[in-house]
Amino acid sequence: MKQPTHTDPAQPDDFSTEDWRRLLTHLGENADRQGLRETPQRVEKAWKHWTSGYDQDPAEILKVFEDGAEQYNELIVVRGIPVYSHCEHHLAPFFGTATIGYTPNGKIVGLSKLTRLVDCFAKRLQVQERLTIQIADTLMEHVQPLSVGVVIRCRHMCMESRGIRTPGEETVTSALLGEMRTNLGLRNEFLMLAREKN
Ligand SMILES: Nc1nc2c(ncn2[C@@H]2O[C@H](COP(=O)(O)OP(=O)(O)OP(=O)(O)O)[C@@H](O)[C@H]2O)c(=O)[nH]1
Ligand SMILES: [Zn+2]
Repeated sequence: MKQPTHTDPAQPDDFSTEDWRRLLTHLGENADRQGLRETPQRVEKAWKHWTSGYDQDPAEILKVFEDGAEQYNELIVVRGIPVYSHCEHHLAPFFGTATIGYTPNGKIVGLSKLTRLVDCFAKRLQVQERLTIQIADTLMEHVQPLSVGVVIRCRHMCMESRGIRTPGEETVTSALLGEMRTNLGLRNEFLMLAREKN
């Protein structure tokens, strides 16, 4: 199912590039100087990209294959998946990597779809905890594997460049579903593989 979007239909979106121009002026800049003249259009385009996940349907991304999965019920792990998101509190970037693992139950997904799934939820205004659980829940819902594990490690610019100012600090979140909750061996195998690379 498509996640709730950022647009409330009761309130038409009348935001325009003029509003980015006003922001530049508000920040004390001369919005007409050469270097800034095209900035409102650029920023508009950039934010469309950074929030493009609202228009993506995870169900469409997670096309499953039943061929090739019959014999395989071990862990499938993809590590080092890039995460580029923005925190919903400050609109500041947070970025890092994700590891996703699952044990199939007769269905597998194309490996690239795991990266697309991360991007679909990362390209929204987020908190890292929600991002982590959305990825795990969606994989569980659409692929119905025996277990799912997601570990995300990110640096948050709202903490590094302002506020508490803790450069290099890393936030780690995890979501473990299905057999990973009860099977200690499986959980440890996944967490060990997740630790090795990212
Ligand atoms: N749990 C969680 N918190 C986050 C995330 N990204 C940013 N934050 C935190 O969101 C909080 C917002 O706190 P507020 O007190 O409302 O805002 P603030 O005055 O700007 O807070 P400071 O960052 O402490 O200056 C801060 O503690 C941030 O560190 C995230 O992904 N998950
Ligand atoms: Zn923040």
